[in-house]
Amino acid sequence: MVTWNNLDTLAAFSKLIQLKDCVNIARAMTGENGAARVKKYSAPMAAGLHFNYAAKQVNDDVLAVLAELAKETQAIDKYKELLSGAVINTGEKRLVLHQLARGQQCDAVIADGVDKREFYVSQQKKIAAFAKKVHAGEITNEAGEPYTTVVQIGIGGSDLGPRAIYLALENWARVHDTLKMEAKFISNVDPDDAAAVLQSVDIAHTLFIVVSKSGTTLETLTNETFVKNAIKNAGLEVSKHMLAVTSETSPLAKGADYMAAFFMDDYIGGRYSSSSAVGGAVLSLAFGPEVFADILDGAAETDKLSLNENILENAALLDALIGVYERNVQNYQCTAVLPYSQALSRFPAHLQQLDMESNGKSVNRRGEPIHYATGPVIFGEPGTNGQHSFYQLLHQGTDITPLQFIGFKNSQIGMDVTIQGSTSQQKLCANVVAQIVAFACGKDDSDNNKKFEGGRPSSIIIGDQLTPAALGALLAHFENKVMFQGFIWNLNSFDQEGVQLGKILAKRVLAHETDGALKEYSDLLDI
Ligand SMILES: O=P(O)(O)OC[C@H]1O[C@H](O)[C@H](O)[C@@H](O)[C@@H]1O
Repeated sequence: MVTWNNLDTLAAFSKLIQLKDCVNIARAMTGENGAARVKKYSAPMAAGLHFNYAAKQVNDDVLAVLAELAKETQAIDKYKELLSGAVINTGEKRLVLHQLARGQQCDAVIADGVDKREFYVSQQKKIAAFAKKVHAGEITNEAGEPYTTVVQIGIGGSDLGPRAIYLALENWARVHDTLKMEAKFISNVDPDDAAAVLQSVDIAHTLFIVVSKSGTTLETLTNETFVKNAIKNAGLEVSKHMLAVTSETSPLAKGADYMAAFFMDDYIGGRYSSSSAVGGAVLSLAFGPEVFADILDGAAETDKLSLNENILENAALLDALIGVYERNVQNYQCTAVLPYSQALSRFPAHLQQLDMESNGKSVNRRGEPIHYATGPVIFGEPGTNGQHSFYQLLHQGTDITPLQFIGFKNSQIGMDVTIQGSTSQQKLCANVVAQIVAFACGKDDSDNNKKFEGGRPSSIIIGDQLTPAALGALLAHFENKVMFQGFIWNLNSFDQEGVQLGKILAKRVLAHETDGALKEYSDLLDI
């Protein structure tokens, strides 16, 4: 049996507080010490990736107490409970089964009389068969012509993860001759979003997937109607151009106009749903089902590694624990995600939802207020672009922001140019190396304006190349990190009540049931 306790009641946490500022990163990372740390402080991840935390503000003492914290919070036991079908999502009284969509790590989970692994796999198989028929020209449009484009209509978890993954692998797929269909995404209720995408595709050769777990999200339903109108106005049949991904109990599941429908369920939260039909449909159509299966394999390997009790061999848990040390002992408020990979351009946006919607909470699992900091603010941009934008504040601003770098030895496309003795890929990698050391060690200068304090912690995830399996491993690493942090903070990381109030007020505004500030702002915007 696991027990759930607030962080500030734990013996290991009291010990950890004593270790505040015990590591001077600049000193630790300078000279031979630094070289030794880079070699030593590295944990293996799935798909050949590595989590290097040499430039984090930790030493063996901190790591030892973090191991105690993992034990005291029963982080691995809680993960095992989650995997075996416990009601971990206490707020909504739901199981949490996204890992099950990519592999069986524990005994079978039977819920509502159904073997859930069986259910998720059967949906993946249905999607694979459908995608293959589309690719083979066996499923065609009204004129018997093949589809060339797929457009996902969804928002939040029904958009961000699948979009980030598509963009991450689009070039890889092109090079490996497995880009079967171009994918586009409509998410915003801003009419310009749907209009711009519709103007950029040939509707006659496009499949639109309406993706909404609940089937009630206003933005998505609005965009569905927007697209249906466009299909009809083009003289085409909706049932030849639209499919749905939803849960079997949602209003969308009853839709008569879809050429096919694929299902997930309430046990897979939106921001964790890329591994389900939510990601599976668009990604299998775009890249082929084999590529989607490779993504799931990388994620499943991460899920397995995340079971390791030894925190030094469990990168997701270690990353989570270091994050707690930074947030609750060092009092850092943000984390920047900085992939040195253009392909990961939308990955920080996905992590924003994953992390901030999961752990942006002020009450514990029992609904009681807690008195310690929880999830950090997440933001990020690919390097080197970020260097020419917000790195100034990261280097010399008054706040310290922990940094999560991601870098790959090889590019995806392989085209390159040598200028001044180095390739672009070498320049990219040189920049991430330089940044880690610049942030950690800083630089003294008699001119304060040019002085770098250093002491700015970072870690880097390193891989050979951003492949489907590596991406799956990355995706699951962060999902599991967020899950472990939720366990340590004693949060329910799987509901999101904080998004409701705005939706309710927006409805009131649209119904003109407003007064006070709501009315004044409504008038300002001519609603
Ligand atoms: O997939 P849907 O049910 O349409 O939900 C889409 C999104 O909207 C909600 O408001 C939540 O904030 C998200 O967690 C969710 O991913």
